[in-house]
Amino acid sequence: MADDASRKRTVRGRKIRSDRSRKESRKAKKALARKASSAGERNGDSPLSDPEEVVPEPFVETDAVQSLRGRITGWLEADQPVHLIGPTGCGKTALALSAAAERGRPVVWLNGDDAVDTAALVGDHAGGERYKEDDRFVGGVTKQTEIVRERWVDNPLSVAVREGATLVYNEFARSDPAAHNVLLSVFEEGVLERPGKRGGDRTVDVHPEFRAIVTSNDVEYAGVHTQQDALLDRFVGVQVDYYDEETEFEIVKAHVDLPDERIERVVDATRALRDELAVIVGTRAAITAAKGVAVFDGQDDDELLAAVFTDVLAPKIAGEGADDVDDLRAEIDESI
Ligand SMILES: Nc1ncnc2c1ncn2[C@@H]1O[C@H](COP(=O)(O)OP(=O)(O)OP(=O)(O)O)[C@@H](O)[C@H]1O
Repeated sequence: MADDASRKRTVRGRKIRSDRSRKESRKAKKALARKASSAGERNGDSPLSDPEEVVPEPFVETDAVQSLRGRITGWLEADQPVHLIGPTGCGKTALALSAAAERGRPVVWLNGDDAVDTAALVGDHAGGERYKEDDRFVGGVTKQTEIVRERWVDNPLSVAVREGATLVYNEFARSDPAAHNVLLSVFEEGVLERPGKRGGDRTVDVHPEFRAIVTSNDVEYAGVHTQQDALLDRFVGVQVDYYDEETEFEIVKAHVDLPDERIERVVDATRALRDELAVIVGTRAAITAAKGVAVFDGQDDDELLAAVFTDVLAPKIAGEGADDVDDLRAEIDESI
């Protein structure tokens, strides 16, 4: 009788142990799944940024800047993905980040280039991860099973879609259009497919706060990779051009410590060269030229300006030979 009771207790005891052991193993599996889906975060390279962190510094807000940003945030509020199109160095990236920050949602940043494929956008298998499971069904006997589980890592688009972030996809036209097929169902059906992912969670439902801003250089938009019409149709296009003179002045002044009259000269020269030269002279060129003017002093102003702008713009004709740089210098001399 006593033997029976003790056997029962022992059996119950074993049962409890085996439940706990199963629970622990389930817990371990869950923890592993969590770890795998946030592998990026675990490595400290989460694609999510706080909105305050992405505000460009410095960021000038004239009427022109506010009006453009208002167009972007307005379209985002209407749940439309926005495509910013404009020439190199006109301020698209700064605007996109400022508009994204304004929404107050986390921001995911992506840079387009030839290497961006679907896996780079969505996610990929990142090798196997091993863990050991202990089975202690029989007292005193421990059985260890090694389980190898494939680790899946979500890439920026999956993270942005899942977390309801604002995706800022810079130079999106530089990526292979085939990589963007997954965006169609994101915008159309609110679902992201994760090709290559096995199991029931192959798709991710798009969070209602997910929004996207993509930027393209207008030349590349037309020329590098022609993106699918079906995708471009889903965006509203906001054309960004060089700012008015006052805004450009304020931008250069915010970046470079120079007296106002010297900044004015740099901005005047920038705008004259923009009209006269075949190469693109963006606001970035104006800022770089102003930095040069601040450093190389002691020459006659026009000569200094011409020399500085030649250096700033020469990379745009690099590879075309010294004669071309001389021609560029002559054209700059003439325009300033
Ligand atoms: N509102 C602004 N306030 C302060 N700086 C600005 C502002 N807009 C643009 N800039 C500056 O002008 C330069 C060009 O801007 P930005 O990089 O955003 O241009 P872009 O059009 O994205 O260029 P690209 O086509 O080469 O990527 C940068 O140095 C940026 O900091």
